[in-house]
Amino acid sequence: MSTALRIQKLNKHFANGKHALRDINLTVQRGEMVALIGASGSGKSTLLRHVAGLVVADSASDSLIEVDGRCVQQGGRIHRDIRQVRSQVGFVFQQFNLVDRLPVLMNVLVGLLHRTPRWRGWLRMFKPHERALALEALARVGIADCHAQRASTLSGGQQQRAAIARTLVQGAKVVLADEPIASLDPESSRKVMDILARINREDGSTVIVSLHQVDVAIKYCPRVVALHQGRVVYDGPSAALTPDLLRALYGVQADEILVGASPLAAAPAAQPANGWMPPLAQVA
Ligand SMILES: Nc1ncnc2c1ncn2[C@@H]1O[C@H](COP(=O)(O)OP(=O)(O)OP(=O)(O)O)[C@@H](O)[C@H]1O
Repeated sequence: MSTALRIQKLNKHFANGKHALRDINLTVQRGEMVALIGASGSGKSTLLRHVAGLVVADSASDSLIEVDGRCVQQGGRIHRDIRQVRSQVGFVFQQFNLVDRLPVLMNVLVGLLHRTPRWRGWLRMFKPHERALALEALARVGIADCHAQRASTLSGGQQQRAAIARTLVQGAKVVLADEPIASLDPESSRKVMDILARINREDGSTVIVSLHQVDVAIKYCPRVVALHQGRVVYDGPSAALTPDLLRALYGVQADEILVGASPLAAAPAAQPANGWMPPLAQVA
């Protein structure tokens, strides 16, 4: 088994002095599906954005972030080959990040820009086989019939599925999904989570998804990393995350992530790509 993500000694202070990430050490193996949970403000988005190289860690530190053995950033400096690393990392945002006025197909083709000559990208000149690839990705997420519509005309759930299709054409080995279901209804949320689980299972992609709801994390992800005030307070099997343990880890904040059984939690859980279960490791 090889390592998809390695984070060492990651600390982040924002300009306003907020210490958002505290000594994060985390390793994720290829093919894992990992949930990142924690109350609002615990650092989930900040952590994922560091992995994508969108935010830099504290300077003059020993921090290191690698994806698939390639350096994203070290000691608070983004690596000079970041474009190459980014081409391996798909990012799914809570608010979809599609270009509203462009057709869905064109939005998905954006995933190919990293391996398309710039002039072709600017002119939006994609080849027939590239369009076929995008259509295939849209079919996989169940919205091929919407390919010609403007992105703004899709429902939130459909837009999120288009955003996932974009990571499929990108050929991302690692998919980072930052609260992808936070603004969706339960049915759309289920479809989006099912698709992420399928990508993990069928393509062997590593999926790291931040979630507010612990029940959804337990249903879909064999491994959970829990953050509290910028620290990893739990890293282990989701099955071991009992309400009592969550209350011990989070105190009164546990109620924020301990939602009752949602419709998403009722269906059978998806199987992970590699069935890997990390050892239970609690960090004080
Ligand atoms: N650009 C910024 N400048 C200053 N503080 C920031 C900035 N971005 C995030 N923070 C702070 O860092 C902390 C972690 O924020 P982050 O968005 O990572 O949390 P989160 O767990 O993703 O929260 P949510 O679930 O509400 O999205 C919060 O206290 C937040 O206010």
